[in-house]
Amino acid sequence: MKIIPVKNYAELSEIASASIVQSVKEKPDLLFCAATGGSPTGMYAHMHQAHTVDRNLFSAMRTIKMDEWGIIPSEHPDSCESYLKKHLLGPLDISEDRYFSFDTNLKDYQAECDRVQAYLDEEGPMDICILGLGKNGHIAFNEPGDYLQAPFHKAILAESTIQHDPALSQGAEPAFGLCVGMEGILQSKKIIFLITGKGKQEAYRTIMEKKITTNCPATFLWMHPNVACYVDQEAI
Ligand SMILES: O=C1O[C@H](COP(=O)(O)O)[C@@H](O)[C@H](O)[C@H]1O
Repeated sequence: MKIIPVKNYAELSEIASASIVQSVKEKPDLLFCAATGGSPTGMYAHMHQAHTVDRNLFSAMRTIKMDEWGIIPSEHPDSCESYLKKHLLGPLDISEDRYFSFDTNLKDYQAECDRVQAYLDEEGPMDICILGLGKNGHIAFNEPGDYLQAPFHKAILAESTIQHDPALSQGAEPAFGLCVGMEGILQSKKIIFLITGKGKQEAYRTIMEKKITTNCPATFLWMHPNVACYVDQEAI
């Protein structure tokens, strides 16, 4: 993992977007695993800007949804689905046939995870995987614990993850989500890891100890040969 310190969120968003634009120029139909949350929003806005300049840039890119809350319907404004429609799929004109997602409304969560995993087995590995950092060191919904899971799976969410978004406390108990597993993440050809904002300092310090532990799933990224980790000054 290469740590790339940047001044602030604006710089992080711009540099990360530029790296994706470069990759998509080299491989227009790349498979892009999209995270949600505050960390990638600015980066997606820069990608949108690039799309307004060159309408062909993202016309073949394929997108896979990284994770979804299982406790609110996908139509909910706070769902990952709604986020991606608003910040990525709509702005970049990603057509439905180039977007692959699990539908948490279907309730057969294992079948949905198996379906997305089968897609990844067939079409993968992912060319680019975007990751944010949870305050407790999680990546996607791979939460700290005794062990981590390899495939797409249903994940029980940590309290700090639920508190990240007040809408989630209105849902079912225990709160859970569906997400890509560690295998899908670590098999990605390139990972763009965004660490931004004050709430990430403790997890960032743990990562920088360079000890690989399931208590901080993000530490596994040290084992990947191509991770660009952009970290802004507030997170350090
Ligand atoms: O709970 C989550 O948090 C992380 C970080 O969120 P952010 O809003 O600080 O970017 C996110 O990357 C992850 O997918 C989600 O599970």
